[in-house]
Amino acid sequence: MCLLLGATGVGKTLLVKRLQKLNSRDGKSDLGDPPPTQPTVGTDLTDIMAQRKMTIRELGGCMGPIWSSYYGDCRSVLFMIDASDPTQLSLSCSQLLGVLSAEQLADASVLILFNKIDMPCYMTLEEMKALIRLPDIIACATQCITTAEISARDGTGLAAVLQWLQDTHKANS
Ligand SMILES: Nc1nc2c(ncn2[C@@H]2O[C@H](COP(=O)(O)OP(=O)(O)OP(=O)(O)O)[C@@H](O)[C@H]2O)c(=O)[nH]1
Ligand SMILES: [Mg+2]
Repeated sequence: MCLLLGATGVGKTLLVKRLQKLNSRDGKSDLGDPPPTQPTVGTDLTDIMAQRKMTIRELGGCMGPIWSSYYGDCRSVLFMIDASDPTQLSLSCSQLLGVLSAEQLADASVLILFNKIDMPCYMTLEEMKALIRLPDIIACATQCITTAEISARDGTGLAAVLQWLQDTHKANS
């Protein structure tokens, strides 16, 4: 089981829909227009069939206070941050630290996704590293952490996310 976490509106639901589309498009390169999404109140389970079945559990941002009750059967975490919204960054950073310090997730593989890089004036990975001291966070964490800049809207970086999911799933099974 892979958990998909991140504050409200960072783009988790759109990411899952795009990954499903990317995985099933039979060689077609165009992902098409982004589908509409609704805020996730509760949790959504999505199966992605790539070589073998992978299940992604999105926990809505509004569920933040009880995310930890879902950590039990989790081997990997996608943690999403909205790179276009500086006002949400401190919340995202404290949520990320909470996730990384959770005992049940100590051995999980973690992919931190900086989403919405199609937006003008998004914060680059370099800026993000300085703003939230990402190298220190990674150095102090027990988990194997990878980072990626993506746009769930236009599809940038999503093939690498799918590859990470497949590799992590293979390593954990
Ligand atoms: N420009 C842009 N908009 C995006 C991107 N990803 C998501 N959005 C938009 O952001 C809004 C929120 O997206 P959701 O996927 O519903 O966000 P969420 O993280 O699932 O939110 P909760 O379920 O409330 O926790 C929607 O209008 C999406 O179309 C992106 O990469 N670029
Ligand atoms: Mg959602």
